[in-house]
Amino acid sequence: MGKGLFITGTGTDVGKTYVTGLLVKKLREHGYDCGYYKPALSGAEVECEQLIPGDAKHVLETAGIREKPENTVSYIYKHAVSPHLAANLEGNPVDLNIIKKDYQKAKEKYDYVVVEGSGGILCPIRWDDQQHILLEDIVKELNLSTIVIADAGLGTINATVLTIEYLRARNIQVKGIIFNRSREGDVMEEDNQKMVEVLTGVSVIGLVKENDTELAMEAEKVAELFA
Ligand SMILES: Nc1ncnc2c1ncn2[C@@H]1O[C@H](COP(=O)(O)OP(=O)(O)OP(=O)(O)O)[C@@H](O)[C@H]1O
Ligand SMILES: C[C@H](N)[C@H](N)CCCCCC(=O)O
Ligand SMILES: [Mg+2]
Repeated sequence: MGKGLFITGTGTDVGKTYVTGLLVKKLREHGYDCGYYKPALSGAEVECEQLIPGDAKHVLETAGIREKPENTVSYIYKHAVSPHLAANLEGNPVDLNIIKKDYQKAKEKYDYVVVEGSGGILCPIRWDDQQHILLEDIVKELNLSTIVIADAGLGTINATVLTIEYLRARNIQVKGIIFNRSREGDVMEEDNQKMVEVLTGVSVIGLVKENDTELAMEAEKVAELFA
């Protein structure tokens, strides 16, 4: 039975998918049987009238996993809005039992499964007259620890510390932070890392630069993050 790790971020477009692709690639290149799963994706691309989950396509291609992207995402929505609104606009609202079943299948298929969230940690997944589901409900239902993806630049102290405070308030474990779009030798970014670590007690375990194609972390250290 596989182990899981949840990838959240300080917001949408922060680089969760980009960094996830490098994480999965690193593990697979070092002999770890790692797969990918995303509970709910909004903003899917339309190709030949079919909804293609771009996040999954990117990770599977980056990591060299021969699997159909649509088979690694439980709910795929077209509108590039919060998943709860996309479901209200398009139908097919999230059922947590489906997500649990699909994640279980992924864990039976792979030894390690990286699970990517939607947006930042506070993301409505379903919000209608029947049910209210937030992304944190999925993280807890799947009993996952998290990694926080954050931009390395200006503004990240506030965004990262608040994200981690929110996760802690919900008893969700944070295993580490990865700074994305990092620039070597940048005095402010070095101070950002120090301030974030001092204010949260969580380590910045990796730095990803613009257009990096490899993750500068040891595969063993990445594998240890999974529970
Ligand atoms: N280090 C990087 N180098 C080059 N491009 C990057 C990097 N990080 C992110 N990008 C690009 O920035 C855009 C947003 O990144 P990404 O899709 O990974 O964000 P996300 O957090 O997964 O967003 P979402 O909330 O939609 O899932 C993408 O086009 C991605 O390829
Ligand atoms: C469409 C986007 N790329 C993501 N898939 C979903 C982002 C949800 C953001 C919710 C919010 O914080 O406003
Ligand atoms: Mg993404």
